[in-house]
Amino acid sequence: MNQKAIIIGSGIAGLAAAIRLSVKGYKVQVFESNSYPGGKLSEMQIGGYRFDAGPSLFTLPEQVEELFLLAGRKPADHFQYSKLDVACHYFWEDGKSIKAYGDLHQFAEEVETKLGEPAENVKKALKNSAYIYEHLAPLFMHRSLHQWNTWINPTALKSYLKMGKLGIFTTMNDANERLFNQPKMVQLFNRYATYNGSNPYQTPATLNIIPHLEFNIGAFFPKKGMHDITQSLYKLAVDLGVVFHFNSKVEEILVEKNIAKGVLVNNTKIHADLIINNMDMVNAYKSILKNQKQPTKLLDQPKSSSALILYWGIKRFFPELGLHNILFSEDYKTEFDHIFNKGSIYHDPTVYVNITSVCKEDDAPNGCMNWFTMINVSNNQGQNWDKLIEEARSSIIAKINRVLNTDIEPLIEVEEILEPRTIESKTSSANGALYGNSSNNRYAAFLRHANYSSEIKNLYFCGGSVHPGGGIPLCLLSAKIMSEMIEG
Ligand SMILES: Cc1cc2nc3c(=O)[nH]c(=O)nc-3n(C[C@H](O)[C@H](O)[C@H](O)COP(=O)(O)OP(=O)(O)OC[C@H]3O[C@@H](n4cnc5c(N)ncnc54)[C@H](O)[C@@H]3O)c2cc1C
Repeated sequence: MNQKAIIIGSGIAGLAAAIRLSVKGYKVQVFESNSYPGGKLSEMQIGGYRFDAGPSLFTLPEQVEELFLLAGRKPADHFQYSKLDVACHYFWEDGKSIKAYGDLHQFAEEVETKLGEPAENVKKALKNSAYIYEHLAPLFMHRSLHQWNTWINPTALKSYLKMGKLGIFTTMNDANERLFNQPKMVQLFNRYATYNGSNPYQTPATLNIIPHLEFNIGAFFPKKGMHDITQSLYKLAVDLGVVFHFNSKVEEILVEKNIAKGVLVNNTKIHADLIINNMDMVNAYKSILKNQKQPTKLLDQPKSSSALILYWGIKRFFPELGLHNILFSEDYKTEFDHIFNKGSIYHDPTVYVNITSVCKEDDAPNGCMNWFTMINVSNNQGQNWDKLIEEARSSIIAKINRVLNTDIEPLIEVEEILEPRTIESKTSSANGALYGNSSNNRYAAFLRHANYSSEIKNLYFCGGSVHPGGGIPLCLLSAKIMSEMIEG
């Protein structure tokens, strides 16, 4: 085949799209404005510490493996990972803490012993989560919502009949309050709304699909760190003959008579038969598609939350901490009110600490730890971030000191900060949102951009800002859905 494809952006979905189209026989070129691949899924080195810069939680690893299989490679020869025995360590200010064991029975027992929540309730909640997954994943995760054959088939019909049971008409918080007796368990399960940047007090209970991924299927860690997802897929793409152009920002998608013809990069026109956009959809319409018809309704949808991350080299070892740790706020509802309604930062935030050196010792010097310390914050609405970040840093430190009974500030050896403005400038995400549009509204899935343009022929979309949504597994699926629409 002599057909050419151009991919704009080498985020995780851009890499997956490059591999899929290359396997189909296209000659693929990727244009990336950064000097490195991976977009949000990148890494950084600060002194003796290595950090995964963005995503830290890895679920559905088979989505990565599928790309190696597709290319005729044995996945384990190129990308290794292992299942976590403990998905997360949870801490509260009253001294209570639990481990979310990967083994469901062990987790349910831990919850009953430490929090007084009947083990049966945990099992029921995860059964409910599996039920939602079984009925919704085939429709909402694996197929385009914008093609008729998605909606007219027996699987879809079965799901319509179950809509009430799938939680579409109630909020995640209300559903969790019905499932659990203990407020701490409601809080723990409400946290899953943040996995796609949503608010558990607004988002429909269908998002209770997420715990199924972490508990029933499992949470994983790549042997060489999260960044190895990017690195191994990048290497595979290069091996397949994909040509990458770094420091090459696409300035315009060239369109003639409603057909995408190529891109403009460094004042040079480059032609191709297919154009795949992996850049954030909202910013793409505002910049490289600014002369084309704008899907205003989709562009105006509220965005998901963003994050403030403090990358800290900590010169002490904390044996009570694992790979993923959550130090919960005392007032979760007020915290979310600040994130989604006030655009400010609550003085008692939920602090997430990801420490890859627990699994990968060489990520920190001996006796030290690499803390990726993150809180969820509003997306960028032009707030006074310098002031908010200064206050939030103090609140985060105070929270850690209270919960872990320590004095963390003198232990911080190196520090870098990532926040909504820099997330936007580094990866071009609209408002620095982590997951594109939020899922706070029950119709959100239908208000994401399709994986193709209905106005411009030969223009396709993949990535966290389009269907089926943000997060590594969904981004990989977006590339799959997109490539299945393309002949070859
Ligand atoms: C702090 C943080 C924590 C997260 N945690 C998790 C997690 O634990 N688990 C999880 O699954 N997900 C997580 N996510 C979300 C996940 O990282 C994203 O959903 C996913 O990586 C987005 O991939 P993407 O393919 O949409 O591309 P992006 O990563 O958004 O990359 C887009 C690429 O396009 C390039 N680009 C943009 N404009 C142009 C242009 N004009 N020309 C050329 N190139 C251009 C950018 O430079 C960038 O490289 C997190 C995200 C962040 C930021």
